[in-house]
Amino acid sequence: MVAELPPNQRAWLRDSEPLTLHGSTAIVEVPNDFTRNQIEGRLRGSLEKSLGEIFHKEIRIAVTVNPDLDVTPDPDTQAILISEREIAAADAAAAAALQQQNAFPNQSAFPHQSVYPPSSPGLISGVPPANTPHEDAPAAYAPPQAPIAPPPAQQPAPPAGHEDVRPGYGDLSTNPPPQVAPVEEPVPPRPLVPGPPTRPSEPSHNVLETRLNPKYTFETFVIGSSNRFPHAAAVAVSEAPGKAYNPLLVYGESGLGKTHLLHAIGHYVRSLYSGAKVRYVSSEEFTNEFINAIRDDRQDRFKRRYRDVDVLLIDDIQFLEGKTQTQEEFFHTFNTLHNANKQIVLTSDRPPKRLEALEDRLRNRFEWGLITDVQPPDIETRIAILRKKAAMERLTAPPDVLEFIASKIQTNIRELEGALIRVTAFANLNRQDVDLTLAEIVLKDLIPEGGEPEITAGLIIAQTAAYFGLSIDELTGPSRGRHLVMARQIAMYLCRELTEDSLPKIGKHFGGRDHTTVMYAERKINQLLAERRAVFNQVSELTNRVKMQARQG
Ligand SMILES: Nc1ncnc2c1ncn2[C@@H]1O[C@H](COP(=O)(O)OP(=O)(O)OP(=O)(O)O)[C@@H](O)[C@H]1O
Repeated sequence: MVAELPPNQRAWLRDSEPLTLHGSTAIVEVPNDFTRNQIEGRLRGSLEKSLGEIFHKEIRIAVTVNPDLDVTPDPDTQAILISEREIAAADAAAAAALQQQNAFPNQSAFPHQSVYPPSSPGLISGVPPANTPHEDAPAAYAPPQAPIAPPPAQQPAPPAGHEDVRPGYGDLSTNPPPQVAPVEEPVPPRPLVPGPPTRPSEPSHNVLETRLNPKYTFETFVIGSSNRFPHAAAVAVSEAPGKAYNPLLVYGESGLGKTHLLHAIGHYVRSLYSGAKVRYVSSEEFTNEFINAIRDDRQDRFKRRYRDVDVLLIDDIQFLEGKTQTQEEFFHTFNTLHNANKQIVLTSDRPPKRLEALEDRLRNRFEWGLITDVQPPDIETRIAILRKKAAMERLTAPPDVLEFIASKIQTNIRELEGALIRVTAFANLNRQDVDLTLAEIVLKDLIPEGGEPEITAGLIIAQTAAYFGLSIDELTGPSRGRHLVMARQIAMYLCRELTEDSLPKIGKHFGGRDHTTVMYAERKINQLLAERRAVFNQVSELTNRVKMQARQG
């Protein structure tokens, strides 16, 4: 296959190395951004097709930059450097050839025998990236004690949980040397500067400005088999922003830790690189801000806000679906950042392929980097998460209670944490110890027999309004009477706990309130549950009513 490529494309492959195969993602290392862009933009389709034929399954390529691979061209090679125009002409010819499906015949640059062997005994399996925890049973991220050697020249580590396949491209070694020296990437305008050595777990300064939740760090994130790969990828992009995988896209169902990982990346980057500009936003907020910018004729400010960052963390990109103008704006934001080698990290509830109402060109870009998913945690991870949560919030619960809760709530970590809070709050109010009997009583209300009925925000709002003797307009309107505010906060809390709606979406149900108001309500009610019996009873009773109503349809 390689022999049939034009010289410049051969150079791109010659200088790259297949690194790992994780599930259906093949990770390829290249020496610089230029090569990465070329492989992603021009060779990806053909390489994925060839690999798919070899492995008899769909394979995606994720390209990561390892500057150590960069080779200085020797004088002989320099002598045959061809001009940009010739490169472009060769590329056009190659593209035409690829279209005819001739560029990658059966002979492959990734021969089955030597590359990505399914279980090669001599290869290191599941090598954790630098600074990531050991492969033990679920454990929280343990930050290195020594100052972190910051990463510009550091090789982005492969996500753990896969096979190391460094031996090279097999048949490439027998190929004649490439005709073209690799073209150097342009120097990025403002490189990230390694900062003072702080521990990655330290919440960064200006968290308000970056809008990062100080509780969502790698240190508080529990690693298990369901999230080991996305966690490792998140650490890798934090250590080498714009170099490791760009974009990184993490997808998965609600409440499985995607937002937590985004925030953790933000904190870690800021602890490694002084002055790094990190911005976290949900795609709903991005949309709202964009609409407001048009309304107020402040598009320039909007553009600056999102294009002048080093790391852009965008949550829940599925909400961009169907919003043509916002997609257009985001497309340009994405391009500007990607061209400047700025890191983009995205989360979604589905893989990009299934974001059908998204423009092809955007979906296509989302597929450029590394795509990885979070799965529901296994029982050991759920127990470890509960233990960590209990320790962090100083909640006392014996191991058998934690195991019981973990066995009952299997698919959503937010619900898992909510259950722990309710059990301990109930015990606290009754001045009782937390034990199994008590946990069973509390969880009986929380988990109905025979599966979960679908609960909507509308149902919660209607039930809450009726329960407190209010009208729906009062509950969702602007009035800030004390009684009203409490009822509203309980309704918001229940929306967060019982539905999969995002914070901005819940805010919308309550007269277009900001997502931070919903966050505040959630925190406040969580706290009051343990302090005020009346609130605990109201929340429990309302939960029952809502669930009963949902079951009756
Ligand atoms: N591996 C984990 N370790 C510790 N806590 C976790 C882990 N995964 C999730 N959580 C916690 O579970 C809660 C829900 O996680 P998060 O909000 O990140 O989920 P999400 O996947 O973004 O959900 P959604 O799609 O609904 O926004 C958070 O409090 C988070 O800290």
